[in-house]
Amino acid sequence: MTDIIFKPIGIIHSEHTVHEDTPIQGIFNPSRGQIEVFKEFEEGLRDIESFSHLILLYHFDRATGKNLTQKPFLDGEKERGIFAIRHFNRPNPIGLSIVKLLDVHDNILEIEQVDILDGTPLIDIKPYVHQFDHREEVENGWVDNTHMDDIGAWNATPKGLRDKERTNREK
Ligand SMILES: C[S@@+](CC[C@H](N)C(=O)[O-])C[C@H]1O[C@@H](n2cnc3c(N)ncnc32)[C@H](O)[C@@H]1O
Repeated sequence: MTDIIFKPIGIIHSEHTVHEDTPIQGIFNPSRGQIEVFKEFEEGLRDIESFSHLILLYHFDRATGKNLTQKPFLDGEKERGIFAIRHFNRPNPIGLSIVKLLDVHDNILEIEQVDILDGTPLIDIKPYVHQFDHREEVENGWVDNTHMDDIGAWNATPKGLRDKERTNREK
């Protein structure tokens, strides 16, 4: 197999500079950011403003390893297969986030629900389309056993989850 080489189409700007304080998923987290699409790709943004959500594919450029198993943030007990979790330390360090699109001006997209580190290279943008991307009946594997609401996972950061675990242990 030949190697695959991608050229970034832009950069994702966010308020997150360290893993510890970055949300583990963006959904329900109000964290805002900006996508700077390089000028040479600006024409490709035509019509994007009519979508409320975007799918971003990006390079986990600050991954710290390429593992085949890893402990997920939400279930620190057990190592799980990397293709059954969303951890950034993967053989191909590609991230996927669904973000809310707030505004578009020229080559800049204002976004919300960002779980991405500042300066992350953007590989692609696709519109989120309910008719294509929503499924009614799904099974969520190990995630269903994590009691996401109890641990506040919707808004969690790795540091927040760790602090919560420590507090629970001390009780
Ligand atoms: C659990 S991953 C989920 C990311 C994405 N929603 C997904 O499912 O692929 C979220 C974590 O990725 C990490 N992350 C974000 N941007 C990154 C980057 N450029 N390089 C490495 N890790 C990054 C942050 O630590 C963040 O808490």
